[in-house]
Amino acid sequence: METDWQANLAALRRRIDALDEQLIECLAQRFLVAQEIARLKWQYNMSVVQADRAQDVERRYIEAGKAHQIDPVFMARLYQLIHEETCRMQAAWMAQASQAERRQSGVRRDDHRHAAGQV
Ligand SMILES: O=C(O)C(=O)C[C@]1(C(=O)O)C=C[C@@H](O)C=C1
Repeated sequence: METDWQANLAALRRRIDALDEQLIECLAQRFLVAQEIARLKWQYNMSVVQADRAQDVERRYIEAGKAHQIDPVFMARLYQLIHEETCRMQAAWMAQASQAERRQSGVRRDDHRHAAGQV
């Protein structure tokens, strides 16, 4: 039979699981926004890593964490991990966009050659 403390523990674990789900949902949304940023970076030839901006965001994580008594070292590590994955994804998306562009311009070149009767 489940005792009171066991029922309590199970209820708390359900809350943790629900909060983790929200955390993951937030992360997924953040990565989607990062994908939109990647498109702009690609269009306007910006580098993936924007050191000043990353420093500002890290500071914001640390300050926001402090307001909730969360260890600043943990907050810095958390942001570094998220930032690293964001940059990895942005670089992959941008490489893909460049590859697609190269393929397309290749097709366009072929079309010109066809039109000129060179192929
Ligand atoms: O602000 C941007 O340019 C982003 O792409 C977001 C982000 C981040 O994940 O916080 C990612 C890469 C940059 O180095 C800085 C910040």
